[in-house]
Amino acid sequence: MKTNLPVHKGEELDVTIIDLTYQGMGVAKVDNYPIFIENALPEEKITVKVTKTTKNFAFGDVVKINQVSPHRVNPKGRVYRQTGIAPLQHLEYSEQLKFKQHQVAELFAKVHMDDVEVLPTIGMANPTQYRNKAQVPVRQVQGKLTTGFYKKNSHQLMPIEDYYIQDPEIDKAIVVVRDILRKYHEAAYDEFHHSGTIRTIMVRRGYYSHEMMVVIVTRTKHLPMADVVTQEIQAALPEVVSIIQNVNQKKTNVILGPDNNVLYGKSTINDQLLGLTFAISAGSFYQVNPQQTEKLYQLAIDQAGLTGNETVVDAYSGIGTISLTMAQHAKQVYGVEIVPSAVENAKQNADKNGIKNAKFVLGSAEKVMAKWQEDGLKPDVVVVDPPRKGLDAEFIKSAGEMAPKKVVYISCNPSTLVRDVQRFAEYGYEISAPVQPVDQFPQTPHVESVTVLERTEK
Ligand SMILES: C[S@@+](CC[C@H](N)C(=O)[O-])C[C@H]1O[C@@H](n2cnc3c(N)ncnc32)[C@H](O)[C@@H]1O
Repeated sequence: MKTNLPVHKGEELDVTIIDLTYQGMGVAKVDNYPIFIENALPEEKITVKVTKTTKNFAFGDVVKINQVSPHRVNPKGRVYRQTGIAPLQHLEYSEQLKFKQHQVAELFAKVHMDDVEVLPTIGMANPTQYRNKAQVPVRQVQGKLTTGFYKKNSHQLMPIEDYYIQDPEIDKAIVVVRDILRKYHEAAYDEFHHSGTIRTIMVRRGYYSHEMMVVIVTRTKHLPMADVVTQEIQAALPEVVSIIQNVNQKKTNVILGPDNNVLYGKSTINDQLLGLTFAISAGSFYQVNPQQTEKLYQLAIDQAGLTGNETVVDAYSGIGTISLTMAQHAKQVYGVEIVPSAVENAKQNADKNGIKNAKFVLGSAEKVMAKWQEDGLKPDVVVVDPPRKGLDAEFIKSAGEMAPKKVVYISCNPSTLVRDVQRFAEYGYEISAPVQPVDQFPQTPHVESVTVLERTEK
């Protein structure tokens, strides 16, 4: 059945932007029908060209901004917005922080939880050059091995050397490695034909330690000239303590493959957080904004209200960062994590820091939690820090039935946070303090927050 839409593809019209989506796109409405427009900010009046229509919404491109938002800034320009490196860079930072606070509040309000208070987002003094990790695709562009970033919703590589939100030492390292790969005529990966060698360059740098890891992700097991490439990277980048070849032979968007081959130095780098030292391997998750992570973890520790007598479960524990910081204030901590190298790192990290009251288990949080419940484990506090998809319903069931006094929820996706808070309510848990967003990802629309739930029923 053909529906009569209020706008048509190719049409140009004048609209006012009334909102921003969670992806940072401007929203205009024509007869209540939304048009999503990149690079358009609330309160702006623009001429938009409709590029795509669907039954429920349309997309459009800005033709002309007729009235500019007072909050529009333009530090880096078009490429940065287009690539998705910094899609919010055209919005003044103080407004970005408000946008994130508003987004969390709005999601709670949508499910009639208007009484949930959301505090102003904790931001950064310098909201650029914060990322401690880069994963940069390598492709052939105009006959040359090139590093850069994909244009949003495409696999078109835009050459970039200054990534704006990454540690500048990492940006420099990527150019150095790129030039060495060019010098030895390494072949860039060709996605279309699934040919060539070098797929991605990943660099991690410890914020405090300045230890650097370079990971060269290859399609093939063989990396031609591996010896000289390694030697030249070592010579050019004195901070490098680890060079790894990661082999990913699959035709996939997943960046890392299963096999790591240490070409030089260690298989991990060290960094510090809240005074503890952590070993981090190539495949392990580690928060990308170390300055904000310390604030985030401190908040979680404070919210947990530990006195030294508690049993704590840290679910989705990664390399044990939260578990080990909490272990210093608790009787016993149990961590569960699904990535084997991360669990290995977590155990190493407990030893490294002389912490004896933290135990780490490899497995899925939902299965391990169910087993712990069956075994009669009774945590006082459960801390969760899941990926964007949030918590599995089975996990919430086990956690609810274990009846901890508190659940501290660190979330990187407010939509799944709201869903999970509603599920916890079925087990008698209510939000007991204002939700605190912490800006882990300035210049992007991603929202991180800490929420504490307390048990209200027996
Ligand atoms: C947002 S990270 C948090 C890691 C850690 N808490 C930190 O702050 O560094 C989420 C972690 O959950 C792990 N993970 C993903 N799915 C999981 C599952 N079903 N069970 C257990 N861990 C999982 C990921 O490997 C990752 O280490």
